[in-house]
Amino acid sequence: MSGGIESILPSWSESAIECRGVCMSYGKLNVLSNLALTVPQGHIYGLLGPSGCGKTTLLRCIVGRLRISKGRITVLGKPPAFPGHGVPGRMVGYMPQDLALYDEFTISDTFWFFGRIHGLTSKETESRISFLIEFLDLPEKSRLVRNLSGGQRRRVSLGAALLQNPQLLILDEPTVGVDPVLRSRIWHHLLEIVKNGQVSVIITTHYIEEARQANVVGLMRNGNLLAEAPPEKLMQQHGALTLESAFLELCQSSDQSASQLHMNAEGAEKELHQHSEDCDESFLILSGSINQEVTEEPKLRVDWNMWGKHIFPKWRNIAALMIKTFVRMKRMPGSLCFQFLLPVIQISLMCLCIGGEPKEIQVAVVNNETDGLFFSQSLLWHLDNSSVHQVFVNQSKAIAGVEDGQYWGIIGFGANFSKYLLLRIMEKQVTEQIVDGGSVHVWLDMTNQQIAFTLQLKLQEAFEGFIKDVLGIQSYLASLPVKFEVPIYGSKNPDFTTFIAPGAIVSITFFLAVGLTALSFVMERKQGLLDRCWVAGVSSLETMLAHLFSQLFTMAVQITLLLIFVFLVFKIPNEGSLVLIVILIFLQGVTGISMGLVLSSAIDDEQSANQASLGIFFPNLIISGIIWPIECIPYPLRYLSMALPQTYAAEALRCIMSRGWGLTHVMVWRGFAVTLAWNTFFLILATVILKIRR
Ligand SMILES: Nc1ncnc2c1ncn2[C@@H]1O[C@H](COP(=O)(O)OP(=O)(O)OP(=O)(O)O)[C@@H](O)[C@H]1O
Repeated sequence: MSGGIESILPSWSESAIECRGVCMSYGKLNVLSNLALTVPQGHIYGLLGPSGCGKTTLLRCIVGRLRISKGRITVLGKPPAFPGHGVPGRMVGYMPQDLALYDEFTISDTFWFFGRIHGLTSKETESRISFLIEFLDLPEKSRLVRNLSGGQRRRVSLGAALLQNPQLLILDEPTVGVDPVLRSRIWHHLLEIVKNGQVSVIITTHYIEEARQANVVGLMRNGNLLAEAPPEKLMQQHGALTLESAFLELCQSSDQSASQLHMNAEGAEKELHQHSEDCDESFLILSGSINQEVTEEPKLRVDWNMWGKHIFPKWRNIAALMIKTFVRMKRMPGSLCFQFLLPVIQISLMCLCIGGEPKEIQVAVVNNETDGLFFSQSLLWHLDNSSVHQVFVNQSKAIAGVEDGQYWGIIGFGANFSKYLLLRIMEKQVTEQIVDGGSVHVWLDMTNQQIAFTLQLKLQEAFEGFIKDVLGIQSYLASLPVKFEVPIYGSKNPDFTTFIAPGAIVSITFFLAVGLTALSFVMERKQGLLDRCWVAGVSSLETMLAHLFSQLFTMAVQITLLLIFVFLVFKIPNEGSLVLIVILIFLQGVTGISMGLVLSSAIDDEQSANQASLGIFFPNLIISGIIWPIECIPYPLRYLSMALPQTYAAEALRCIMSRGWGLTHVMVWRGFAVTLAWNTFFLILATVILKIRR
C-alpha cells in the first residue's frame, strides 16, 4: 500500500489536502482515529458518512480550527494556520454546517463583510455579488438574512464561501434544503471551477447519490475512512448499482472485520493484510492498512500561534469587524438605545432612590404643657415639616399608634416644660426633676435605622434653632461642649448619594461592559460566526481589538450621558479633574470588556454567561465598598475586597470627586494602577483560555 491514494488515482500529481494518522478527541470521546485522507488538487472530493461519524470535526481540523492530537494535516502544501499561509484566509472558502450568518445583515452586507476581510476591491465585490445573486437564485440583495427562508440562508452561506474565488472550497452540507434544480446547478458550478485544476473542493453531503458527481469519494465511519476512490470504481468493486449500496456493503465488511479482529487479533490482522492485497488494484483503500503506515510519519503540528495565522493584527480585518458591529447596531436601534440609556436609568434611579432624606415621617406629638410660655410649641415650629409630619394625640393613642406601626415615634412634653427648661438654662444648680421636666422625651421605633437617625437629627436641628430664638446671642450657653468646625472636605450635611455615586458609576460601567462583551462573544461563538471569521483569516486578537474599539464608542456615549446626569441633573458635587474621572471610568470599562472576554472564552452558552455575570455582580458590589464603607467589612473579607478590581477604583474616584485630589495622592494613583493591572491580567487570562480551548 505504499504511496497511498496518490499511487492509485489517475494523474494527480499534487494533493490539495493530505491527512495522515489523524487523531482527534473531544475530552474522552475519540472522534477521529488514525485517519488518512487525500484530496487531489483540482478535484471534487465527496466526504460521505453517517451522522456523527466525524465529518465536520475533520473539516474543522483541516481549516485549523480544531487541534489534532496526533498525525499530520497538510492543506495546499502547508499545515493549516502555518505562519504566512493562506489557510485559514483568502485561499480557503469555508461553508460551515450551521450557516454562521449575521441575522441583522442584508445579503449584500454579508458579502461586503467577507469581501472586506478577503481584501477584495469594491469593484470585485460588486461584480461577485451580482454573479452570486444570479447564480444562487437569491432574492434582492437588500433583504435581511433573518427574513430569508432556510434554503435561501444556506445559499447565502454558500455564496460567502465562493465569494473570493478561493483555491480550496470546504463545504459542509451545502445542498441541504436546496431544491434539486439548484442542487444540480451548484454541482455544475463546482465541476466548472475545478476544471482548470486550480481549485479543489471537499464537500460533505447526506445525499449519497449526488456525490457520484464528485471525482473522488471518501466513505467515513466511526472516525475512520473505510474507502477513498472515484465513485464508479467503488461501485464497480462492490458490484453495486448505487453509491449507497456500495457504502452499505463497505460498512458490513468493516463490521465483520472489526468483530473478527476482536475475536482473534492476530488472525484478523493476516486477513486484513490479505484483503488489502486483494484490493491493491481496485482503488479501494481500507483505512486500517493505510493508517498503520502513516502513524510513523513525523508529527507536524503548528500550535504556537494562538492568534491564528498572523501575529500582527491587520487593520483591514479590524475595520471589517467594526463596520460589522456598527451595521448591526444600526439594524437594532432598540438594543442600541437600551445600551445607551441603561447606565443613565441605573444612575438616575440610584440618585433618586438611594441616600435621599426620608419625607413625611409620621410622628405622634403628646404635648401636656399647660403654662403660658409654650416653649414646646416654639420648638415644634422649628421641626422640619417636610421630613416630620406631626400628629397631635394623647399619650395612650400615641403608644397604640407606634405599636401598630402608624407612627415612627412619640415626641412628648411635660406640663412644666417651658418653666423647667428656662430654669435649667439660667440656674447654676438644678434638681434632676427640673432637668427631666425640661427635656423633650422621645420614644422611637428603632427598627428602621435611617428613619430613626433622621428623626434624631431633625430634633437636634429643631432644638438648635429654638435655642437661638430664645437665647439669641447667648445660645452658646445651651450648646454641646463639642463644636464641629467647617469640614476640611465635603459639606457639613453630607448625603449618602455623594458617597455611593462614584462606586455606582464605576460598577455600572464595568458590569455593563462585562455583560455585553460576554454575551456578544458567546452568541457569536455559538452561531459559528467566530469560527467562520477565523477561517476567513480573522485572528482572535483582531476580533478582540475590534470589539474593544467598537465598545469604546458605545462606552463614550454611555459615559457622556452618565456624567451629564450625575453632575448636571443630580448635581453630585465634583471638586476634581473631569479628565481623570473620564479616564478612570473608561479604564474600568476596558477592565469590564477584558473580564467579559475571560467569561466568553471559558463559557459556551449565553445562559451560563448571564449567570456568571450576575453571580459576580452582587458579591462584587457588596464587597468592594461601593454600598457601604469597606471599614465595616470584617478582616479576612477586607483583604479580598482590596484585591477586587473596583474597590480601589471606586475609592480613587471618590477622592477625585469629593476631595479634588490628583494623581499625586496614593489613593488616586492606586485606583488607576489596580485597574490597569486587572486589565492586563484579564487579557492574558482570556488569551490563555482561548489558546487552551481552541
Ligand atoms: N464540541 C463538541 N464537544 C463534544 N463532542 C462533540 C463536539 N462536536 C461534535 N462532537 C461529537 O463528535 C462526534 C462527531 O461529530 P461531527 O459533528 O464531526 O459529526 P458529523 O459526521 O459531521 O455529523 P453530521 O453529519 O450529523 O453533521 C459526534 O459524536 C458529536 O456528538
